[in-house]
Amino acid sequence: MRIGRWNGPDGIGEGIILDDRVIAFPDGVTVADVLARGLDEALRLGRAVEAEQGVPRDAVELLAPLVPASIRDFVAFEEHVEGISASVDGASEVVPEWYQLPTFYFTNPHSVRASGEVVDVPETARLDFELELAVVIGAVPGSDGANLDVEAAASHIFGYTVMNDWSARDLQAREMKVRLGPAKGKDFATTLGPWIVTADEFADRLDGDGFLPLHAEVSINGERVGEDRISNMGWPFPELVAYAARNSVVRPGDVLGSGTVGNGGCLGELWGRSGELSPPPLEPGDEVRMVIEGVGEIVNTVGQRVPAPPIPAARKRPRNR
Ligand SMILES: NC(=O)N[C@@H](O)C(=O)O
Repeated sequence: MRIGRWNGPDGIGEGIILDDRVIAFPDGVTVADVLARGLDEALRLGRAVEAEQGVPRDAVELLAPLVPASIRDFVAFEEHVEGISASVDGASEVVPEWYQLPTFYFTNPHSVRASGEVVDVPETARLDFELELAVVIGAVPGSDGANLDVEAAASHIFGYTVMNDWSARDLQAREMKVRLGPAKGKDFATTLGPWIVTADEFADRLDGDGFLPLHAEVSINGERVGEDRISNMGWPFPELVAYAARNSVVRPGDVLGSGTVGNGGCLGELWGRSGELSPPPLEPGDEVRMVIEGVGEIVNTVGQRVPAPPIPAARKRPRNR
């Protein structure tokens, strides 16, 4: 089932998205509500309305499918790390620590963009996209989402959505030299969409090790620049969720990105491999299109570079105690 949000003739609607129409959940129930009730209840509510007339698809504009509670973004594709480390850090290497556990950073749930939006960006000379598959966490009756084992973590996966982790590589490289982040190189925009496909739809697509062999591709202005299989991750999603919950908690509405796929899942990987800015960084007006098999397609146009108010450099201060 495809679950999402839209802006239509009656304002914002939240419910199920069929090929020809959208149908709101009953009684004003929202996507956040069904995430908080769990997958079984969401499917029950969706099936209860799916014969209704709803609103024609072409009469609505899809919004991002949820307002995330949080966004964790992993770095689970080894091939991506090989390329991007050269581009961001100057040396191509996969450090031994990458293999030990899946690593992530937190990005900004307030900067989520929908497919179809024009995405304004910071002042950057190295704008990039990152093609990812993300999972959305739903409630599981009897679970508080804390310190989950892998099996329990799997049951918290409500569904999947396509993610573009927009990245300003020059800003990112500067801040990571300070041994923190990424933050401002990333937190201006993350596209999620076009909807959430519920996890039951992928149960028979999992391979013997729990990976999803879905084809993923990205093109710029109609030209394909990258393609990979989601099953090339180092860890399947339930292990990412278990790591996120380790000595902590995952909650309904949390989004966990896979990390950028390999084989051209971002420009930075290609720049790192070739030592050249080819294909060139994204520019205003460029169209970025991402498709993940069985999940959907997101398309955005790069907007303007937005100047930000200046902040002075650190002042050298006496270390008075
Ligand atoms: N999430 C993710 O894969 N991104 C980083 O590796 C990166 O900034 O390239």
